[in-house]
Amino acid sequence: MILLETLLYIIKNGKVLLIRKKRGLGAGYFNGVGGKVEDNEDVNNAAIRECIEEIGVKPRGLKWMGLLEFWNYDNNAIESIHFVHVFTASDYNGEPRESDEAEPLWFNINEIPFNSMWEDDSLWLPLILSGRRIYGRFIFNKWRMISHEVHSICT
Ligand SMILES: CNc1ncnc2c1ncn2[C@@H]1O[C@H](COP(=O)(O)OP(=O)(O)OP(=O)(O)O)[C@@H](O)[C@H]1O
Repeated sequence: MILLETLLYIIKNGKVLLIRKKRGLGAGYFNGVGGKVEDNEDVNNAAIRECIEEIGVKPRGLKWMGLLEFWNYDNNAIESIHFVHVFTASDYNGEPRESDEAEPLWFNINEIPFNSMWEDDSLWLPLILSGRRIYGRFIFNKWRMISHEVHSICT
């Protein structure tokens, strides 16, 4: 299964808006807002749509910050490969609200709750929050990370 997905981080007044995911892949973890790109949808619009669906705000000032690949093995078989386009946004319209998918919470940029996030996040999210564009590839077995590579992209 190959999946195209988005992640979006709204950064404003020195804080970043995360969600506590309430269901599906990564339930219980903090993450950016995001999800699967739909057929015939571009990744930019998918990032905006997921943000509206999950926390009820329309992000503004979107910036493409990079691409992540998550390869998840089940021993020798590939279970899924996720291609994830990552964006930041500098502003938004509306007020963040909880939905059945997500609870929004603001964190100081230097107080991100990495202990309650996917294992890979601490390897690349600080780069993005400091304005760097990245490419990363992370290999998992049954969703435990077994190897990784992260590169800054010069633009
Ligand atoms: C393995 N390490 C990881 N580190 C950081 N983020 C990760 C991740 N693995 C998946 N993600 C993100 O988690 C969201 C899941 O979204 P997910 O609930 O599956 O999608 P969507 O909202 O479309 O779901 P429904 O099918 O509608 O329930 C999606 O943004 C995806 O990029």
